[in-house]
Amino acid sequence: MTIAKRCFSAPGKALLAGGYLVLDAENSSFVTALSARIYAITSSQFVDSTLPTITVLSPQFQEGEWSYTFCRSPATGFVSVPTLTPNRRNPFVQSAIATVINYLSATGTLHTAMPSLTITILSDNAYHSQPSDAVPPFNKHLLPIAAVPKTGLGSSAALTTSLVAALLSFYGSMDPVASEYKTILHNLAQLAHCNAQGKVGSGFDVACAVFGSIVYRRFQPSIISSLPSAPTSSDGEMEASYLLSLKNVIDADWNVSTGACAVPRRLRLLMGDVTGGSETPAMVQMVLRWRKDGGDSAAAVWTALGKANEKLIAAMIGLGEQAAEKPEEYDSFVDEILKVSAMGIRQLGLSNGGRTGELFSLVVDAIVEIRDNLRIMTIRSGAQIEPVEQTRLLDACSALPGVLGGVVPGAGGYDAVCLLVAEAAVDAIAQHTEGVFEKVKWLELREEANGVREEDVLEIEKFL
Ligand SMILES: Nc1ncnc2c1ncn2[C@@H]1O[C@H](COP(=O)(O)OP(=O)(O)OP(=O)(O)O)[C@@H](O)[C@H]1O
Ligand SMILES: C[C@@](O)(CCOP(=O)(O)O)CC(=O)O
Repeated sequence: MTIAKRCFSAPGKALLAGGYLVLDAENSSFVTALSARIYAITSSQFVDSTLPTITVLSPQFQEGEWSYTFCRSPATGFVSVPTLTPNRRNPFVQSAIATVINYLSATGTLHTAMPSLTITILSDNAYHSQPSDAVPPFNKHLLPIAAVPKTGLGSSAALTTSLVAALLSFYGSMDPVASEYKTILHNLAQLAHCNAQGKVGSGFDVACAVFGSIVYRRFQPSIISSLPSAPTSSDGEMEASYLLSLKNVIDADWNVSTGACAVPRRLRLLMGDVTGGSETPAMVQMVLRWRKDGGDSAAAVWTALGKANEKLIAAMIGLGEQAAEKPEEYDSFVDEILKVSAMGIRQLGLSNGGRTGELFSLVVDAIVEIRDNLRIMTIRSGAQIEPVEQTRLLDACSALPGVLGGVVPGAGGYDAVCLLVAEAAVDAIAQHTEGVFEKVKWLELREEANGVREEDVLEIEKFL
């Protein structure tokens, strides 16, 4: 019997506000989902086998094939997932499979007769550096995935989320993208992603892959660190206790905030690749050390940055409401900002009166305050969050008509810049290619607020 193919996809991310602060559960961050997605397509023939296999194919990369089998303990239900391709490692794939299958076993929803499954992964070109602008969709690389330079859009989070969704739908017979299952999907993907990375980050990338553009506040790290590691030798007591803890952790209330917050209509995110690259873990260590040792002055900067982040989030939510509730006032203000720079937009907003103008000037102010505090953190912590080259570029961008401002997203550094602009100003912005603009490449990417979703298989497979 052939089982119908299904396809699930999840988006990449840009953390516009909240880098570093989001590591504390009390701080809010603003993370936008991007049009770049990773797709997971399931296909299977039902063969009732005692040794089912899961094969994950990633045909865009050399050696992109990872196979696993299942060994299920009849006594405890614990499932180990030994690899059948021992010379290849993909910790995210292995962790997603082991986490989902054991959760389904722990909840009694894993069928005893498991069909083998093949999952094909496709990732949009924006996730990896491409040799030229003229590559076909889902371009193929001549190297293994780990050797292809990434662009920092959160490929591992989107991969893990789309895989977890595909596995839940196939082996758990649930609709993982239905709102009642999204929290389970989120918790499983966070756990699988953390285990594969070997650390507990804030999880904003996985939350965005699941829920889309959101105001995110994280879970307590102890939720994940309290779970014992999966047993590696067959010890019935440990297996049973692991499964019970796994079920309790996934079904618990993680208390994450994921309220929707998108870029309002007629505005756009413009992401610029600045071809550099930064070491996020090293920067996080430097910032946290400064925060810990820096006494009241570090605390004051931390608090001021938190307030500026909150201000941006509130103004973006307010603008979204204005765009829907006062469309005429909103549209005529957007027409005006096409002619002026960030500081001009601020002035216009203050003098023009009206709630829309006020909110636009708050957005400009908040971005300025976020950058001011990030630059102080850069100097005091030694971590190159907004290095001077990025300051020059962001200042030059903010002086162009139709630009509300720009930030270094996420951990910052030499990876990228992210501008908030009027949609109609994009072409004119891209005309600037000299001086500080020489190094920046504007990406074919935009915010798309959706998180994980099911796709039409035929629409995606036509590119294969
Ligand atoms: N298309 C894919 N096929 C198979 N594995 C993938 C794919 N995309 C990502 N991965 C897995 O994710 C790993 C990259 O994860 P990593 O956390 O280093 O990058 P990232 O999530 O893109 O980075 P960042 O957090 O900076 O945005 C790859 O080495 C591979 O294991
Ligand atoms: C520094 C940090 O707050 C954000 C890192 O973001 P990015 O990987 O640079 O997009 C770390 C985290 O939240 O896990």
